[in-house]
Amino acid sequence: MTHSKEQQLAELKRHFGRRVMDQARLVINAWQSLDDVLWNPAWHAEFVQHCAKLHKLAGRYESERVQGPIGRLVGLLEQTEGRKPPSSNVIEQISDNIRLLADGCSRRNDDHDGSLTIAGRKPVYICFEDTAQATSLAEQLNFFGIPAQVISDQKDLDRAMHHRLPAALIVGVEFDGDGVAAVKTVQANLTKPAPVFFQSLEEPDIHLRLAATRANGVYFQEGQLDIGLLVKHLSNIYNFRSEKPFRVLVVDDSKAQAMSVERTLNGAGMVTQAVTEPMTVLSVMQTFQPDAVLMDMYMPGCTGIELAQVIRQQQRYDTVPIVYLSAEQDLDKQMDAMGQGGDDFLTKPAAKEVLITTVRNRCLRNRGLKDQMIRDSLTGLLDHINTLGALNEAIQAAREQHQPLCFAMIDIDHFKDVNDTYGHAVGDRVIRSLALYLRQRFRMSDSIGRYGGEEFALVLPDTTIDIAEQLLNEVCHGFSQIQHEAGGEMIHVSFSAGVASMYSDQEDASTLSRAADEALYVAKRNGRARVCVYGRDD
Ligand SMILES: Nc1nc2c(ncn2[C@@H]2O[C@H](COP(=O)(O)OP(=O)(O)OP(=O)(O)O)[C@@H](O)[C@H]2O)c(=O)[nH]1
Repeated sequence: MTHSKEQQLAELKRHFGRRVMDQARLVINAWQSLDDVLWNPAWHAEFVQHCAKLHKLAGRYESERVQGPIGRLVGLLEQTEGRKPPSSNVIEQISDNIRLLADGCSRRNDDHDGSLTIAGRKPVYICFEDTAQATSLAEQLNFFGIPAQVISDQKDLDRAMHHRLPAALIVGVEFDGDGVAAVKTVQANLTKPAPVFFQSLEEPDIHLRLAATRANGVYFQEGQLDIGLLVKHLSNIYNFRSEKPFRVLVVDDSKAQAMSVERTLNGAGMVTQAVTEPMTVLSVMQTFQPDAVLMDMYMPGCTGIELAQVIRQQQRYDTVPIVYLSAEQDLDKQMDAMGQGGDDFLTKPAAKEVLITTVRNRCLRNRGLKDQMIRDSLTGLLDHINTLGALNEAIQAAREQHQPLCFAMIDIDHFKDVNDTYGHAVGDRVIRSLALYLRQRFRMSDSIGRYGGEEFALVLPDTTIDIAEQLLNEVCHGFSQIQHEAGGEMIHVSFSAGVASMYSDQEDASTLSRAADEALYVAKRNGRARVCVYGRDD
C-alpha cells in the first residue's frame, strides 16, 4: 500500500516536472524569438504571461533550480513595459536568468532512464520503413539530449506535424513507399519548412537528390547513418542564440541619436553602451568589451575614421568590427572610411531591420572568429590553454562566491586499438562524438575542453563532488551505450574519468588538475570504464 502510494507520488512528481519543463521551454523560446520579432507590446504580454505561469508552476512543484531564476525574471519584467525595450542592464539580467533557467532545466530529469530532457528543444521526427532501426536511432539521439519521435507512416507524420513542428526530420527514402514524396506533401503547407536529413541505402541518382532538395533536404546520407555526423548537423540547428547577448558600443556625439540607436538594438535583445565623448572611447572599450562598434563619422575633436584607426592600432581589438553610421552620402568618402578600419557603412537614418541585421551579423562573425582562436578544430571544444584559463577563472569565482567547484579529466579507453583496428578517421569520429556528447550533457556554465589527443577536461562550477561523480557516472555509462559506425560495423567505446573538488583556498589550477589526473590514473588501473574520485578511490 505504502509502496504504491510512493509510486503514485513519484509519478505525480514526474508529471509536474514535465509540465514545468514544457513551460520553461515556452519561456526560453519566447526570449529567443526576440531576435526576430523585436520588443513589442504583443510579444511582451505573451512573454510576461509565460513567465508568470512558470513561476506559479515552479512554486507549486519544482526545485529552486527553476524557482530562483523564474522568480527573478518575474521581478525584472515588472520593471518593463511593452511599448519600449528596457535598459541594457535589465536585458543583461533577463538574459542571465534565462541562461540559468536553461541550465537548471537541462541538467537532469528525474526519470534516470539515461535520457536528458532539455527545455527549449523541439523534437526530431524519425521516418524509416524499418521501425526497429528508427527506434534504435531515437534512443541514440536521446543519449545526446535530442528528443526524437518515431513516425510510423504518412498519416502519423501528418498528425505529428500538425501537433508540433519538429526541429528536423530524418527520413529514409523508402519510408511509406516514397519518403521524399511524403515529406514534400507535409512541407508544402509550411511557411518555414523543417530541415530534412535523407538517408538511402543505395546511391541516390541526380533526380532523387533534386527531389530531396526541393523537399528541403539539407543532407543526404548514403548507406549506414553516421550518428556522429548527424548529431553534429543537428546541434547546429539546435544552437541557441549565442549564450550572452551581443554588446554594441555606440559612438555618437549626439545624445539623442545615440539613444535612438540604442533603443533599436535593445529591442532586439542587444546590450549597448553609448559614448558621446569620443576621447573616452578606449577606456570604455576596455570595460565594456564590445562585440561591435557603431561609429559616427563626424564628431568634435576627431573624426570617426581617425577613431577607428586608433582602435585598430590595438591588437586586442583586431576582430572587433567597426560599422559607420553616418549621414554622409558621398560614396567616395564612404569608400574611404571603409578602407580605413571600417567594416561596413550605413547611412542615417538606417531602417531598423537593416541596422539590426548588419550589427547582428557582424557580432556573430566576431564571436565566431574569437571562438576559432580558442577552440580545438576537431571538436570545437576549448583547447588546452583555454581550458586551464577557464579553470583559473572558475577557481577565482568559487573562492569569491564560496561555492564548490569540481574538475574532471576524461580519457578514452584503449583508443590506440580503435585507431589501429579501424583507422584514424574512425578514431577522429569517436573523439568528435564524445565532444558532442559532453556538450549536450553538461550545462552552459560548465567549461569543456579537449585537453590532449583523446583526453578531455571538465570545469564544473557550483557542483559538489557527489553531484559531479553522479553526473560523470551517468555520462560514462551513457557514452558506452552509443554505437559508433566503424567500417560497416557498429562498435562501443568507453572512457575513464578522474574527478577532484576544490577543498581549500590554497588550491590552484595545477594542483586541481594533478589531483584529477591521479584519480584518472586510478580509474584506468582499476579496470577502465569508470569514474574515480581523488582522495577517496584508490
Ligand atoms: N584518431 C586520433 N587518434 C589520436 C588523436 N590524438 C591522439 N590519438 C591516439 O590516441 C592513442 C592513445 O593511446 P594510449 O595513450 O596508448 O592509450 P589508450 O590506447 O587509449 O589506452 P588507455 O588510455 O590505457 O585505455 C594514440 O594511439 C594516439 O595516436 C586524434 O586526434 N585522433
